[in-house]
Amino acid sequence: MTDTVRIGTPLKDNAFRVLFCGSGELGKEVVIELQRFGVEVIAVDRYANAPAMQVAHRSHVVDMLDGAALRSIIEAEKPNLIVPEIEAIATPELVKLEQEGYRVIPTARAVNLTMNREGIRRLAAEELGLATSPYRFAESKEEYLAAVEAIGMPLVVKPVMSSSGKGQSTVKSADDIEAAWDYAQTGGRAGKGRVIVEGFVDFDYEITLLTVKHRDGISFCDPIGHHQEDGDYRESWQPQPMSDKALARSKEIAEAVASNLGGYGVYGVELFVKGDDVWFSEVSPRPHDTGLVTLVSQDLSEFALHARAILGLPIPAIRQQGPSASAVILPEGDSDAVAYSGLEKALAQPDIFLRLFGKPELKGRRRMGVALASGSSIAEAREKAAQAAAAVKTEL
Ligand SMILES: Nc1ncnc2c1ncn2[C@@H]1O[C@H](COP(=O)(O)OP(=O)(O)OP(=O)(O)O)[C@@H](O)[C@H]1O
Ligand SMILES: NCC(=O)N[C@@H]1O[C@H](COP(=O)([O-])[O-])[C@@H](O)[C@H]1O
Ligand SMILES: [Mg+2]
Repeated sequence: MTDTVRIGTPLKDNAFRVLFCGSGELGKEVVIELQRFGVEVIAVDRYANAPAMQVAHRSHVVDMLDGAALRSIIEAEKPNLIVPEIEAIATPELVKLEQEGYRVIPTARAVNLTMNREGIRRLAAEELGLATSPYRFAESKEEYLAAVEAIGMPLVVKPVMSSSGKGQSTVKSADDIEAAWDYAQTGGRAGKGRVIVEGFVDFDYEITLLTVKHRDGISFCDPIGHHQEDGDYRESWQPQPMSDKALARSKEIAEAVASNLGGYGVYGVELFVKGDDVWFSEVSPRPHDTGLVTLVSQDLSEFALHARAILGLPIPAIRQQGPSASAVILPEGDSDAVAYSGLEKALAQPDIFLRLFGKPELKGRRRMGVALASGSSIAEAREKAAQAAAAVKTEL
């Protein structure tokens, strides 16, 4: 093994600089891990005082879908690494910047393909030949109605650029068809336009398989089970019990996808499982929200793993520490200064942890924090995490 990693001193000429495109709760934890290595961190997002900005050396607010604007910040900052943290960024500009010599994590192609559901779905299903839900893309209402007809109900409609369930709905009967189109046109992260129509997969359970590409190869975390509502995660736990066959197939799929996308870093491979059968759903080329559970369940969390992998540092082992769970704190309302109480009650029992993200605004429903717990069984860990999350009260 050769030693090539050199980290300078933050805020000096020799600093190792990492720029985040997106500064939410997931980025915040990666920033903290990078700060521990003495990396200089610049956080960028569409709004001020985003979670990762609060722990970075400095920050910029910009419309990240505006390629020219994003470029001018990157050219001014000259980071050693650019770390995309959210889907909705001008990824074609990152492709150009990579060609000019910048390093994009994990690769500009991976980020560009996954920011749009069409890119990753066609790669997985049509190039890699992986099992997925049946799907069609639609640009207009007319195409949408034809896609609904072709796929058949029940089905799921999603804007091609969205995440955390934004703009997503399930169509169970003819009554839902109109509303699903309208919500996809207004609820995405990048305005109206193209949607994917997916046949509903009747899975037994779904997992995120965190897959780390690093200098010495590929490592897998234990599978994370999760529960979603309205396309957004509410609870996750690790390890999810699986048959040997389903786990082996899941790893094959994850390896095929991550190897094709390339680069170093954590991939969150989302899979649907029924018996021994596994379907590929989608992948985040970055830490995954359901992987927040790894803050308590592993010696190296997915955020620590991402930091090590992108810096080119070794990951000789990942130790799972037993049954663990996360439950989101997801208030609804309108406030620009949320206050949190009930923390004493939430933390009264042992083996419970909280993260409050410090988001500066609540409009509608927004994930503002997460409760984490470990226990003697998955059921106990889930119960403890759910109780702790429920104990946290938000004052708007
Ligand atoms: N075709 C499908 N069949 C059954 N369930 C589905 C299907 N597509 C999505 N879901 C359900 O909706 C959830 C969210 O879907 P998906 O991951 O595509 O949305 P997302 O907006 O990218 O969410 P995130 O950013 O949190 O990953 C899935 O985890 C699954 O529970
Ligand atoms: N499923 C993807 C995901 O969880 N992404 C995380 O949510 C943030 C956006 O939150 P916001 O919508 O509250 O600004 C993103 O920046 C990222 O940290
Ligand atoms: Mg998903």
